[in-house]
Amino acid sequence: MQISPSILSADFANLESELAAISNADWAHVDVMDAHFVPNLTLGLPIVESLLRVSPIPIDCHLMIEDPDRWAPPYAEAGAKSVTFHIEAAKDPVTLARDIRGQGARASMALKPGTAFAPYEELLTEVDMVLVMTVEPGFGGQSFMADQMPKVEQVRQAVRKHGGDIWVQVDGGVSAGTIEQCAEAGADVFVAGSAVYGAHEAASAVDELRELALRHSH
Ligand SMILES: O=C(CO)[C@@H](O)[C@H](O)COP(=O)(O)O
Ligand SMILES: [Co+2]
Repeated sequence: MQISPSILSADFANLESELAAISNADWAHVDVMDAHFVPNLTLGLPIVESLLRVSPIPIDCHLMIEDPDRWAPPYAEAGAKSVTFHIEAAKDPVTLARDIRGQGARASMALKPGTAFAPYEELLTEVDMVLVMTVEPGFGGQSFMADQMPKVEQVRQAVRKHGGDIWVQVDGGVSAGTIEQCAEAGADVFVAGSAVYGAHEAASAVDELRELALRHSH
């Protein structure tokens, strides 16, 4: 059970201290948006390189960008330990996942709420994590989509059948009120932005989320 706070809800003027505030988390989730794949723009490789220099924990890059085949491997090369691309945007996901792994990072594929998992199940041989989005990608602070839980169950079942160390991540609207159903459905990596950075104490929110997830894990 791993917690990955999204810095999208952090204070962008103070990212070093915002990362220090979640040093008890497993990962720092960095949302890269290009204003094309999603209708929002955040940050890119130069800022991720700076974050990598100061982050006390490994960085989990969630790339909501067009042409990840071209732009994703440099994030792994820079030192991000997990790099997630959207399957809807990837032209050649097998080569892309191999490029990411070749740089020493975990490769991960993300599915938007309207994207079914079944057509991509065969890619489990190539990836280390599947991210099931529980909001439409683009913004923090949106409402959790409980209707994605059957997809989480389906991915967990496929991962169990496949074997190996493949993680199932959920991202969007994850909070103390929604994390239990994610854990019960089979998720084991939980991204939370507003629930962590909107809390009185970010580190306590991380501990609370991990505790709730553990209590409802299989
Ligand atoms: O990828 C995204 C949004 O597209 C996320 O990582 C959000 O940043 C999560 O924020 P909350 O829904 O937890 O506030
Ligand atoms: Co994200």
